[in-house]
Amino acid sequence: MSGWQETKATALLIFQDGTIVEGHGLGATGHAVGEVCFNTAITGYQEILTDLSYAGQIITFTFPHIGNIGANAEDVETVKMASAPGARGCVLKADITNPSNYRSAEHLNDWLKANNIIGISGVDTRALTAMIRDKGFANAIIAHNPEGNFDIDVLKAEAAKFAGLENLDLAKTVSTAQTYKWNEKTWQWDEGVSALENAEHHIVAIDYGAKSNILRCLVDENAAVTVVNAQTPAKDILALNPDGIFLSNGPGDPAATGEYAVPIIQELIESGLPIFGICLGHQLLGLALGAKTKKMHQGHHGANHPVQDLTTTKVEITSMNHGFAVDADTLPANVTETHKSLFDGSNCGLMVNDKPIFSVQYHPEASPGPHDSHYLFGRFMDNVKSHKQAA
Ligand SMILES: NC(=O)CC[C@H](N)C(=O)O
Repeated sequence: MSGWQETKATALLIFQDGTIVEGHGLGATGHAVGEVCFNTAITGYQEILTDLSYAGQIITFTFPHIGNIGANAEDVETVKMASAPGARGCVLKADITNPSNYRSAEHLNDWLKANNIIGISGVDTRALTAMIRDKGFANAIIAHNPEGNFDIDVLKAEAAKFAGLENLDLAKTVSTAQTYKWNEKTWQWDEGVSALENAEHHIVAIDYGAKSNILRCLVDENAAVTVVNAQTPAKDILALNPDGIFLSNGPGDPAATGEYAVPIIQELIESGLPIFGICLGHQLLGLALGAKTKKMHQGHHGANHPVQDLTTTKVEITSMNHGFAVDADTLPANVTETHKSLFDGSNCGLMVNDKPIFSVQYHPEASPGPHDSHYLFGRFMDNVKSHKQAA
């Protein structure tokens, strides 16, 4: 195909190798480039689509029926102060049906449109997933035009310009511009979300693209949270008088983000304060301790990933979303690998032997996913309490 084409398709996914996938357009119109990854979770599509860690990515859902519970305002993982959106597009098997759920406030198609996310349905997502599994991450452009008019050459040229996520620092593009306070607890049945009034502890969270439910889980542990921009100097963070530091999840290549994040984290390590990191925060902590990170073949994106806690041999089923990983072979002598993926043996956790500092590659806050790993927030708060007592 070349030049302007009139197709029956109202959306296209064009890969950098020239492969064109046709389908039905959803959500926003226009086009967007990104790395295509697949997510195997069967629930929680709205949380996944609003996780800022997906900035720069187009998500293929392996579960065929996406949208059947609609969309609501509570299941949004993008914090209100975030400065840019998350996923650039989504790829679905079945067309979206009418929502059937008591929490639904709107049709997913309208929600996608309002949130400027382009979608394509009617795609053989099984074949697409097998392709990514075999060949690794692939970059593509997703395009939606209700009239079915696409300039294939222009779209291919746009797709070719995207160099992929490696070496790309996206955390600074999504991080909050202003410092803000967070006191909202996790969602409860029949109550929704409520605020914590008198917090016992104070956590400063460095925002690389934080998910709301992480902040809520910290508040559930009786902590008030102050969220700061990713480039806030360590001395300004320490001036806020935190009892502990949290390093958030986020998009892009940790090595690229590390340019500013690593020196800040190194200074915070020296302060002796308890530190807890999740996902990108884990990778950045690894870099700050002297380890290296690497790009994975297809990454881990789903809600059913088994992880072993090497300190107890217990297995947790975890929620995951990452395309980079800490190379366990590069961990320095004073750092212990604490968790491992049972799918591919990749590193999933670390701790500093002589300091109250640890982190995990997966998502204990779930949203979506199992709650097996929620105990990690308690472990962090135990470190905070012991550190305060010792002071
Ligand atoms: N969820 C995250 O924090 C993702 C971390 C990083 N951007 C990766 O893809 O590996």
